[in-house]
Amino acid sequence: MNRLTLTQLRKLKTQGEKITCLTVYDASFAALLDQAGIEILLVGDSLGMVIQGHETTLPVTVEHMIYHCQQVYRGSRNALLIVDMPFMSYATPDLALHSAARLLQEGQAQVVKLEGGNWLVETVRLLTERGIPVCAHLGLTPQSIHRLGGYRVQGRTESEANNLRHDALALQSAGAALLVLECVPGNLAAEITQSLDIPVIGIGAGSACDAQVLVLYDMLGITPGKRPSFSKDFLPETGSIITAIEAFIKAVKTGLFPGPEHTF
Ligand SMILES: Nc1nc(=O)c2c([nH]1)NC[C@@H]1CN(c3ccc(C(=O)N[C@@H](CCC(=O)O)C(=O)O)cc3)CN21
Ligand SMILES: CC(C)C(=O)C(=O)O
Ligand SMILES: [Mg+2]
Repeated sequence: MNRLTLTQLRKLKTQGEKITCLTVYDASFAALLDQAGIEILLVGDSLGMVIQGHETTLPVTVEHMIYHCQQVYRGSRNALLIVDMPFMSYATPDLALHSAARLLQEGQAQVVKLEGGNWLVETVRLLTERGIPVCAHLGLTPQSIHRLGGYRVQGRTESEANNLRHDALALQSAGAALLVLECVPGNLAAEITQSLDIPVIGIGAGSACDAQVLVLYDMLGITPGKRPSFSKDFLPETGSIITAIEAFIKAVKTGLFPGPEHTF
């Protein structure tokens, strides 16, 4: 196994080197991203929307995630492989352990990602103790879309911001190895990133995060309908898929992406 490790990622955070991550769902794109030098591949449950054509991520199952994770695993060699745990597959700690074990054993993922705050602390501790690294996910958590009422920025009020600060520290203490912050104000994301030892991956969370992730189809401009305002289509200024991916890597590494126009 020649893949990037969590230890190497933490070192990049310490050194202040920006980390790149893209979502990916199949072997051909995985090979392209891997060869371009993307550090983290995320098999996101956004596949429910961009691959399957649903309006939300809720219909996605563990079987779907395993199927796509296997493809991405086979297409790549160097990147760290993270897989999303789909809606309801981690509703209790026991269920989470069972689902996560399948995603590592059958899907060959290295890390599982779960959406949620304080309620997930016990689950994160259980998985971590059993040898399954966890990436936490706070802010806009799309699996809670019907409770949230829309895909909108989170953490704008002081009480929401405080909850996010506390949840981030609690999840790190429980053993989370990484944290995704989605759609939160840039200054809050900067503060949380500084307060944690683990690498923070931002999407719509400003440029101060240790890493940046985008949905692959958004950065290639092939998402049907409206693309989120924090994302950027890199294809028009580059002209080919591979140069668009290289431009994304360069823009993240040099701190040029995300710019103020991509930040709340
Ligand atoms: N194609 C795609 N890109 C994504 O980034 C993405 C998915 N799908 N599916 C899963 C979630 C859902 N996400 C989304 C989807 C839409 C917005 C969006 O349209 N937000 C508006 C309003 C923000 C506000 O002002 O509160 C925006 O303009 O960005 C944000 C996140 C992020 N993830
Ligand atoms: C947008 C990223 C963070 C994600 O969770 C997904 O693609 O499902
Ligand atoms: Mg997801």
